[in-house]
Amino acid sequence: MTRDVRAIVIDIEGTVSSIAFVRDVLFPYARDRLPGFVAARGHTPEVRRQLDAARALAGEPELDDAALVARLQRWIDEDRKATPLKALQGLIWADGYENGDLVATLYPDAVTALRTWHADGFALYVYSSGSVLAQKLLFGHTSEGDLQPLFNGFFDTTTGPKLEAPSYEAIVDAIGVPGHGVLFLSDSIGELDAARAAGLRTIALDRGEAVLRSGHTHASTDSFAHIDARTGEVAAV
Ligand SMILES: CSCCC(=O)C(=O)COP(=O)(O)O
Ligand SMILES: [Mg+2]
Repeated sequence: MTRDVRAIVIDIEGTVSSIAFVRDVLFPYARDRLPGFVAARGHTPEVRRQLDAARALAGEPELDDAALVARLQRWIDEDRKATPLKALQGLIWADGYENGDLVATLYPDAVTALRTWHADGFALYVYSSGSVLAQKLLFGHTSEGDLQPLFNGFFDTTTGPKLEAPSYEAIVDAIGVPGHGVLFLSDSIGELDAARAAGLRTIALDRGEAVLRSGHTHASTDSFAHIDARTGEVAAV
């Protein structure tokens, strides 16, 4: 039985894109436009469904739209990974990518490695707290062009929270590759712990933007260039 890696699952924020791009560009873009977006599109079934889901999550089904918008903006400030908020952010970012306000910037080493790994036959997947729509938009509108064709699939928190092992078990099931054949890359030690508990291989990306939780036992690197995709290990540099 081969023990080689066959599929690679990547996180976005802090892994292929900077934390600053998400925190300082994407989040404020959605936060600023949320009131106008809800006023203009809050009556549509898709947006109404997400607003109602946010009310349910808040435990306040009677919140009016203005109070709900304020609550959602607070959740953005708190970096809450709430699924309805993430769905609404994705819908707002769609306008921004389409009208040219937004262009995703990715770490160059990540773009190079993803292209190489795809050409080498690895199956590539994304697992992010951002909605699947937001993920497709981001990879579809990068400064390096449309990178969506590199990926075999996208997973978000509708599969499960990123800090819980069953989410990774569900992803492995969906991919159809045993856990030891799947490599997960993330800047979050909590996510890597959950993935490892589900049997995946793990590498921590330490981009220097944030301090990774100390005392972890995951292999770690500051660049995709140092990752041996076949073995799932960090190459000696
Ligand atoms: C799809 S880009 C926006 C990512 C996002 O909304 C977020 O909260 C970052 O989460 P990640 O799981 O990619 O660290
Ligand atoms: Mg991350």
